[in-house]
Amino acid sequence: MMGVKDWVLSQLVSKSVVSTSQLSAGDRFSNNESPNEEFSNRVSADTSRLPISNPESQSDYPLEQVVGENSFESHCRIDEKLLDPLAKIERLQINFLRIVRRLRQSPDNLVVAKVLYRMHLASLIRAGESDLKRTNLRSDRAGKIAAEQEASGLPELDFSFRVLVLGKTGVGKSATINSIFNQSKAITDAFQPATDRIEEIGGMVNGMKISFIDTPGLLPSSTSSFRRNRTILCSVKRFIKKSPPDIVLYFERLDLINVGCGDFALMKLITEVFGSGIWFNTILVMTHSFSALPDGPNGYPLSYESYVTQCTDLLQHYIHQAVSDSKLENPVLFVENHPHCKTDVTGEKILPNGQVWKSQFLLLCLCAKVLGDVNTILKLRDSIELGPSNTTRLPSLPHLLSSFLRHRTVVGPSGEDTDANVMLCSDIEEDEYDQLPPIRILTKSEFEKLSKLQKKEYLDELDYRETLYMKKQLKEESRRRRESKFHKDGSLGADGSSDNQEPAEAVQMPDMAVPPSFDSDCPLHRYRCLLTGDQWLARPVLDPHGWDHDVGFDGVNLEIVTELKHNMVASVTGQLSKDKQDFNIQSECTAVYVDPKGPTYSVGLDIQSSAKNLIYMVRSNAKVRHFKCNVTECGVSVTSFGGKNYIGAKIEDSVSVGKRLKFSMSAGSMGNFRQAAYGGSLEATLRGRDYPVRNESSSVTLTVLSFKKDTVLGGSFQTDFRLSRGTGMSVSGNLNSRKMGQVCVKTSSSDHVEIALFAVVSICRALLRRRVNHRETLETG
Ligand SMILES: Nc1nc2c(ncn2[C@@H]2O[C@H](COP(=O)(O)OP(=O)(O)OP(=O)(O)O)[C@@H](O)[C@H]2O)c(=O)[nH]1
Ligand SMILES: [Mg+2]
Repeated sequence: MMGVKDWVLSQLVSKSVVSTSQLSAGDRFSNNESPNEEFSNRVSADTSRLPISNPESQSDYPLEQVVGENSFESHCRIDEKLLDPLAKIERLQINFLRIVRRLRQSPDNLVVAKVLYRMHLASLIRAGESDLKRTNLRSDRAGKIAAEQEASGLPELDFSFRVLVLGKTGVGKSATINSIFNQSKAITDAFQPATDRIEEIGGMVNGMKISFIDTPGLLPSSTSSFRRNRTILCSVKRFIKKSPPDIVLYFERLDLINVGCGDFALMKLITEVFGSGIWFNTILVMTHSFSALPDGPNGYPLSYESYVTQCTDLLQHYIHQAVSDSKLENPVLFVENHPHCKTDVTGEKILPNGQVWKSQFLLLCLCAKVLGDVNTILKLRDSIELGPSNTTRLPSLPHLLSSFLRHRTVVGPSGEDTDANVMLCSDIEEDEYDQLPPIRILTKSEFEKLSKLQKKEYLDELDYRETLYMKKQLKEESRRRRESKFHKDGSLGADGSSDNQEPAEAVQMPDMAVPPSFDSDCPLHRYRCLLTGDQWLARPVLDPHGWDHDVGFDGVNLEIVTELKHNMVASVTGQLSKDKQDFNIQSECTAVYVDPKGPTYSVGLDIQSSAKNLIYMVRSNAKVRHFKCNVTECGVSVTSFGGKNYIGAKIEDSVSVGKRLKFSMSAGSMGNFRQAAYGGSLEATLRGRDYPVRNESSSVTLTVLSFKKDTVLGGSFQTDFRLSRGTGMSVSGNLNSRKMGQVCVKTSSSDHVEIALFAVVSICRALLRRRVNHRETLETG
């Protein structure tokens, strides 16, 4: 749930501009009786949901606004109908800025600036190449023209919108309408339902023609009230059929919000009658904002902000349940209608946080209406729908090929990474660690007494020794594995039975972070894991954003490595998660056979879920080591998804120069009888001196992918290194022939906290610069 600022901000963060979707899209949802017939001939506007970069994006569901027949176009005079869309947008922009001035909001106001920005983006999307320059000029000029027109009062402002109000009886719907018009236009009653029929109440506020459709209040949900509520809603539906509203307001009392959970049943009924789409256009309005705040768990009254957040979250939660979608975010407005409500120096009613609520109310309605009109004018549409996603986004063939071409590390029979193992074994130097002179570990107080330079030298020495010690450990581990294998071979050969080894000691895995709302009655140790020597590892997966927020564990992660037969090992790794909506699986099963004569063969099955589909890949690989420095691999695969099968083949070769430099190349193709994608890569990798103990390496890769006569060349680099003890850095970047690319710099430090300050300073500078730029843009306008 969001405040006005957050709402518009989130619209921008979600990379969307303004988008349109028919509210009749609601008939995709559980509504049999032609759910949105009222809305069927209107175009609705979502203030955010037009994805710029990814038209298929389904991740954002902000406010959607209904634009009715009385919307922009019907207000336009005949000559306006002749204007081209960009001219209409300019006119709308000018009107918007004129009203903003009347509401005494500066164009610098965040909400206003964002709406202008979104209008500009939307125009850019629709503008043809030749119109691009014009679009920029127009958005700059609008502010100036608005100021001139306001000064002269000409032409007369022509702006209107219609608002539908819904909510339980006595929540203050009619009182709010009266407050907005500053007159007693609707009947209110403190003791009994006051509005007994649907009534349209119109008036002028700040030069805008506003018309409210006041409706009889719904009764608190119960079996006896269900029928009456349904009748009211159906009659509202009939009323707005011919002339749908621009905005819907759902009212609730801030002071009574936590009493019972009847709201959910009401929201469900509203969804049933109007369709889920109605919530796209709904602003939540909380009346009685000056009521006494309830006590918090510590016995003191809650702060206004935290109480408001709690209430709005609850309401938003009910809406999510009603529409079966947790991504929708409705804007929220706070209202206080009491005649003795506190006022500011200008006599405007204010909220406990000092905000003038009426101007916020009008501003948000204005923004929603304007963005809706932009959608109508530019005919922006989107394909976003509420509820669980039904669309299947299947991976493309080039995408499948590039993941097939990626090198897979082969896990050998003793569970180790063969590449790293080879590197360790080739390290024939004597163990340097054993030759080191003994060192005395200092106590904390002794360490404190050292000078700065001595401290540094001492820590560097420890670090050096730690590296050597880890190297030695890894080598010993690898030697032990080889010996036990050799031993096993020998003993099997002699008496057919392997030696009885002491079972490895169980090691406790580090504790997992548990959600803050974790039930204190459930002991934490339930989720503790022991790592035993039996090569099984199963861990629950914590997903704090999962369906079950209280427990947060929706999945399980499994890793198994087991020796099936002599020289044959099988491994399964995977993660499974299941909640009420989704089932996800990512798994890799591989069986590896190491031929004593040299080659290694592997077969495997990968299963991966993609939306509601599963992608299967059966693969097989053969690997031969020629001499010590050259490894050749070839692989085939069959991938099956969406009822189609693709066959893939690849060849890989890698040559090591010395211990640290490695060149690899791969080439392959994937496709079926009708189409195929081809690709390949060349890679050079330089490993750090202490690999694999310290994961330092640099690599440069060139790739080429060709599909349907379209070839994309790409280059990338990745380097991971240690700047100093305790400070690591990773820099990566890529660029392709379509001029798309990215650079990523990551650093982590346990020593230099000041690095975080750099980040804070750079972010602040970037924000300030944007603000200055924006102000300049508006000033020139
Ligand atoms: N203190 C306070 N009282 C309010 C507020 N809003 C409404 N009221 C009072 O609540 C009572 C009911 O308000 P109405 O506007 O009639 O409520 P309604 O939602 O229109 O009710 P129906 O017409 O029955 O659907 C009136 O006495 C209002 O004065 C508010 O924000 N603060
Ligand atoms: Mg009323």
